[in-house]
Amino acid sequence: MTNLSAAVEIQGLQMRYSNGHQALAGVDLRVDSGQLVALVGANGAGKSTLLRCLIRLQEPTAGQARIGGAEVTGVGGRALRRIRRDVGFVFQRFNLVDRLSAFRNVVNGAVAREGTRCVVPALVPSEVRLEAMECLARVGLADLADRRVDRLSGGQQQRVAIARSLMQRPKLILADEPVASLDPVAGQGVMELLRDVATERGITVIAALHQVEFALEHTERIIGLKAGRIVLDQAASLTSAGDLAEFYGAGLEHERKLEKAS
Ligand SMILES: Nc1ncnc2c1ncn2[C@@H]1O[C@H](COP(=O)(O)OP(=O)(O)OP(=O)(O)O)[C@@H](O)[C@H]1O
Repeated sequence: MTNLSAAVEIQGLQMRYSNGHQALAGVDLRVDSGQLVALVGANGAGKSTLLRCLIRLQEPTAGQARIGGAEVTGVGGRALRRIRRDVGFVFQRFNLVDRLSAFRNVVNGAVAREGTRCVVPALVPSEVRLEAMECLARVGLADLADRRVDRLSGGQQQRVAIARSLMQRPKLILADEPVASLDPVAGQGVMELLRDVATERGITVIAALHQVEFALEHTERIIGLKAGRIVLDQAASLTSAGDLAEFYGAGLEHERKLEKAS
């Protein structure tokens, strides 16, 4: 874990939930700066757990992680907050504040950097307002800046979430099934946007995706997880949809087990 050019370095990461379930069984991974990576795997493979453990939204039970060369595991709250400032998180269900406008949600992305004055409209500095409008324009929503986000479509809400994470000026975006709630056309648009903004700004992206075709089309590296282990790691250009089908076969088995157990 010595090379500082890596955006993400993970060694021996394990996660055992309190019910005894081992969701990550020792993950080693290195992602270079600016890389676009898809995490694929059936339901329950450990994709969300890996993303969450990487920034300690969940506390891993063993192993080490670094982001941009900085130790994530084992550090105190202040160091962790500093690291998280550079990490945008895009979720399946957008995680926006429903009753606020698109603009105010995007401004919220600057809170870690600019402080809580960004939460009070009258106190938001003019350069922050300008940057928020630029971020909204970049995702194609400048004309809907004043609309409450719960009155936007799912695709538009995910664009707001991307604009909010751009407002953080992130070095890394972790996206947990960013298009799972969207129809195929909106999903395609959001994946294109995520890929394009990341490429323009040199942002590293790790996205958990169920849509194999999006993973192959919009990312450059495919990481396959099965039962908490990496079982495939190769260039998207060398991967076919057939290579990934086996992951989803296992998913069906997992669903059947859950059905039996319930
Ligand atoms: N809080 C929890 N307590 C106990 N077990 C959990 C918890 N969260 C997740 N798990 C289990 O850990 C395993 C990995 O879950 P995780 O959500 O990381 O998988 P995933 O690959 O993201 O799945 P999906 O595609 O369904 O989102 C699953 O078996 C899941 O049931």
